Parts: sequence; structure tokens; C-alpha cells
Amino acid sequence: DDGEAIVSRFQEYLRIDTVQPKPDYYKAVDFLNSQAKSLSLESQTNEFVKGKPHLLLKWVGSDPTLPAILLNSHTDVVPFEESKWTHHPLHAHMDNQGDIYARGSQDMKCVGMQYLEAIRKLQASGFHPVRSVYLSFVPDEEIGGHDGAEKFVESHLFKSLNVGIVLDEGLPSPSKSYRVFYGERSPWWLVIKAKGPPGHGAKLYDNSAIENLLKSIESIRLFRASQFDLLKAGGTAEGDVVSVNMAFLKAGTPSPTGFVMNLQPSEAEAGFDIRIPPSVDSEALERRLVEEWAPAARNMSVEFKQKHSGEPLLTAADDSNPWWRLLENAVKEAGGKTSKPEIFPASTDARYFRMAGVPAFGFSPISNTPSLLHDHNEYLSRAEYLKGIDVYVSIIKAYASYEIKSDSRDEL
Ligand code: MET
Ligand SMILES: [Zn+2]
Ligand SMILES: [Zn+2]
Repeated sequence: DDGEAIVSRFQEYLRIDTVQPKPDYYKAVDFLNSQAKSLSLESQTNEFVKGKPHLLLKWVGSDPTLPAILLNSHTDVVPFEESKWTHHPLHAHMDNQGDIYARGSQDMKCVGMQYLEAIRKLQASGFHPVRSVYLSFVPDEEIGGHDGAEKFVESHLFKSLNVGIVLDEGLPSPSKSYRVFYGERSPWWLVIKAKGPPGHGAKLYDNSAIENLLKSIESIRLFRASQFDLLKAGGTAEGDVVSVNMAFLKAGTPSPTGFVMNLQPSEAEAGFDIRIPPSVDSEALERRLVEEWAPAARNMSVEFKQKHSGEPLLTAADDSNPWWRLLENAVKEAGGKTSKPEIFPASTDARYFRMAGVPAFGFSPISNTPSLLHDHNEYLSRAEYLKGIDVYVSIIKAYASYEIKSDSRDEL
């Protein structure tokens, strides 16, 4: 198979509109199933939630008693501001440098297709897996994974698969070594609301909704700056500080011509995206949230839109875990290099697999590329995409032929 056909299959997947909040999941699953068919993989689609299909493919290994490998990817992508892109984010245009522009080119349609292409190459080379290799295509990762990976992991089906190791998404690396993630920060999406007496726009008085919300915003900004300073000073990794970013601000009394200017509104709210490292005491942070950032005494309240709780779990990324050693070596054998394992700064479905006691690594075989997840002009070069397939060839080969029975799952 030549590079041109491989790249056009990638472009075809990128062109399927799986943009939240209305992803065309059926079209994606149909396309992926046609790929699976050409590879003679077993296939099943389950709707753990109606309208949100989960696709599970299987490359059957010769020893069903050994725990299987699970290669996970999500089929949905985040929205975009079309007018701010140089090429339409759903056209998957390749420019004359070989850069393919599309939403999902890094996050993470690349990975899902690279798994399939690696299997195609392995089959052509005559390789037969000892362990079974599953490919899982989950919906809804970008909105929390509750109707996707979370339901899949809770299912009888998942338990029956006897998965020993999961690979899921990572991040592009600007340098030539690949980044690998063994844990991640926990996501909190919350809305802080303030209420207060309305009043004439010319009147100075205490406890208006906007004044009270601004006090909180000031306090949150100081905390944000203190965390950011740790990062700027060096020596602390992105995954080891708390990030806080405002997602929206909402207040005002609408009028047909905009907003009423001489009326102080009785309600105001602000939305925040907060990510908490495994090393940080999230209960202490929650107390701070309730006492300082949304105190009832200032007529404020907080509503969580997303809150991952429970012990943040880490997958051993050292010689105690054979899957780590195999990964490191396999990347090396493909001519690459992994950098020091990190905490993923955002969130992925890997947390659900770790919660089920299965080790999971976050890894996207993308080097020499700026990280443009959720950004304008997300792109991936053709060369990097093709190189990544060879990295997966090496990893899948090593993982699927690893025959030692007692794996790190027993220790986790
Ligand atoms: C809140 S679930 C995570 C969604 C997405 N992967 C993010 O990190 O923003
Ligand atoms: Zn992703
Ligand atoms: Zn994402």
C-alpha cells in the first residue's frame, strides 16, 4: 500500500462531521467498519446510550488466556471557529508542504486511523498476534466520556475482554522525542453564580450580583497567577500545577438593542475550567471554592457541570511495569525516543480504564509538531502521520507478542 492511499483514508475520516454537540457517529462507525472489513477484524457496535454507538474491533490472538491489548480512540471532535482557519476544518486540505489541516488531525482521528493502518501493515508482513488486539472507538470524550468510555468500562462486555493494557491519546511533542503520559489531571467544569438586588445604574450600593462575582474573579485570578508563577519559574511540570481558566462570563439584562445600560442586573455568572493534578488535595481546593470563591454569605453558589472525583490513579511508568519497558523499547526500535513520562495536563478517557484497574498510557506518535488541540489551524504533516504508523507497528508487534502471563495488572 502506498502513502497516497493511506493519507486519503485519513482525510476521509477527518471529513466526517463528528463535531460536538451533534456528531454524526453513525457515519464515522460505518467508515471505520468498512476499514475493519478490509482487515478481516471482528466487529461489534453497541449503543450503551441510544444514538451514541461504540465500535469494538478485534484482531484475534492465538492465546486467548493472555490478557488483551486495547487501543482506544474517541470519534468526536471539539467545535471550531471556521472563519479563523486558513483552510476549512472539515476539508482536511493538504497544503504543498504536506500539512493536513483538520479538526481532529491531532485530537485524535490520527491515532484511531494509525492503529488501523498499523494493523494493515502487520498483516501484510505476515505477523500474527499472540494476544488479542482490540480497537475501541468511543463517542463523547470531548464532553466528559460519560456516555462513551465510562459506560463501556462499566459494561459486562468490557470485563469479558480481559484487557491487560490500554493505549489512549497523548499530546504532540514540539521536539523530536515523543511524550508519554501515565496519569492525568482531574477536570472540574463549574459555574459560579451570584445574585443580588437590582438597582438604578447610577446608584452605588453593596452586594450587587456583578460586584460580588467580580470579587470572586479577582480572588480566582490571584490563585491562577500563583499556579502559573510556579510553572514560569521552571522546575514544575504543567501536569503538577492547578490550571484555572474562565470559559464564559454572563450577566446583564437583555433588551432588543443589546443590554439595558442603566439597570444593575440581579444575576451574574462565570464558568471555569479547572484541572487538578493527582498531587493536589482536591478536597482542600473544594473548600476554598465554597468558602472564598462562591461564599453563600455573598449570595453566591456553585454548580458543577463536570467533576471527576475519586483517587487519581497512576500507571507505573518504570521497570516494574513490563508494558512500560515494552513501549519504550518499541518506540526506540522504530527509530524514535520517548521523553520522561508525564501527567497529562488535560483529561482523557484513560482515567476510566485506570479506575477499572487496568494500566493505561497516553501516547500520540506525533513529534516535531506544535500542540494545536482545540486550537485554530490544527494540522498534522503527512510525514509525521506516516511515521506514527510505523511507531504503532512496532508497539503493537511488541505488545501482541508479549507472552509473559503475570502482567502489571496484578500489581496495580
Ligand atoms: C472533561 S472531560 C475532558 C474533555 C477533553 N478531553 C478535555 O480535556 O478538555
Ligand atoms: Zn482527545
Ligand atoms: Zn480534545
